[in-house]
Amino acid sequence: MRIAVTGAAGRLGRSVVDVLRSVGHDVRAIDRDLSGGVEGIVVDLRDKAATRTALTELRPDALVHLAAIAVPFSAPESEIFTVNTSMAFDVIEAAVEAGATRVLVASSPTVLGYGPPDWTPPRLPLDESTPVAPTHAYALSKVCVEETVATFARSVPHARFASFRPCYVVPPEEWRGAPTQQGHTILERLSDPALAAVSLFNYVDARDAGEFVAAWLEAADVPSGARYIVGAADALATAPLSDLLPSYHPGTAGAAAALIGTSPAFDSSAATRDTGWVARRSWRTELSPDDLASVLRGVPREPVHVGDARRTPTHDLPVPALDQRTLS
Ligand SMILES: NC(=O)C1=CN([C@@H]2O[C@H](COP(=O)(O)OP(=O)(O)OC[C@H]3O[C@@H](n4cnc5c(N)ncnc54)[C@H](O)[C@@H]3O)[C@@H](O)[C@H]2O)C=CC1
Ligand SMILES: O=C(O)[C@H]1OC(=O)[C@H](O)[C@@H](O)[C@@H]1O
Repeated sequence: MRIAVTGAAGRLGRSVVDVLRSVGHDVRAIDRDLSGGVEGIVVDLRDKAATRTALTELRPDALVHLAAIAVPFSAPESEIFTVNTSMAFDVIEAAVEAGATRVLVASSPTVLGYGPPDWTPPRLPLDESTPVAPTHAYALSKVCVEETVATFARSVPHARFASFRPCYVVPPEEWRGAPTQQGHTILERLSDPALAAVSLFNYVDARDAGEFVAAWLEAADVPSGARYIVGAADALATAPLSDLLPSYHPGTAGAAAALIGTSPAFDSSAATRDTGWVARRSWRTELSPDDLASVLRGVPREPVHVGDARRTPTHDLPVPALDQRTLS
């Protein structure tokens, strides 16, 4: 299959490209910045004409659209909303016009609105039936992207469309100590629960997310227009979420009782049901033996209330200024 992957040079895109190429697909990487070494073509996808030209020339069988402003509050709210929504529409439209019959687009778990301190989920784990409730422009843009995908699914019945909500993406180098999207390391995220609490301790290895992409593209019969949560099979935490979550999100006190042992707050079973995919990697399998031992030896620090985290730094690195729920 000839597959156009946008955002191919990003922390998720690099693994998606690697996985798709490793199973024999003809992958055409697209990004506005390929200086990191990914082989592909440079296009600024905010430029509608350039986008159309590139996809017309590529004539892909499938599109995987990952390019976006990927971090909440990393640009002005109106810019995040406008760029993410219009870029998704234009890229999908151009790919369909160029002949693509499989289209998979990155959304985000943040559509579920777990930002504010009083957030109270209807139940845990969260799944695709949990109502969306965006609380900022990034999450709202992803709700619109999911609706855009569903609209194309209805209006282009000969093609298959889906959106997926990858949990906090961890590419291979971040298991070895490279800074994560928020600037701190995975070891810091594991040893200071306040850091991962803002995303309900969710995560997914980038290669596992890449394998979901491959599984969805190759699945013989998937429903069109669906949304999928794609997360690890456990939580990014050393203690059960039934104990941890209520300390940071008091509104979860009742629902979190269901999350015993290593259970994550996000249920990825719809992705498994429809594609056969399962997340194969965990922080327990990917950290080096020394790092794993140090995390498991560590005594978790005192919880810091999410709303206070920006004013009460709990580690020596710069506080992750873009971690949206510390700003809400
Ligand atoms: N990293 C995470 O934890 C999560 C990411 N996502 C979504 O997954 C997707 C990928 O995220 P990441 O790889 O983490 O982001 P990233 O920021 O590492 O990569 C995004 C890539 O898109 C490219 N890009 C951005 N604007 C572009 C434009 N106008 N034209 C062409 N290329 C452009 C960037 O150059 C970059 O290589 C995004 O849609 C993001 O919203 C969703 C949930 C979690
Ligand atoms: O909260 C989440 O699930 C994550 O979702 C995302 O889309 C963001 O890129 C990341 O900053 C969040 O941590």
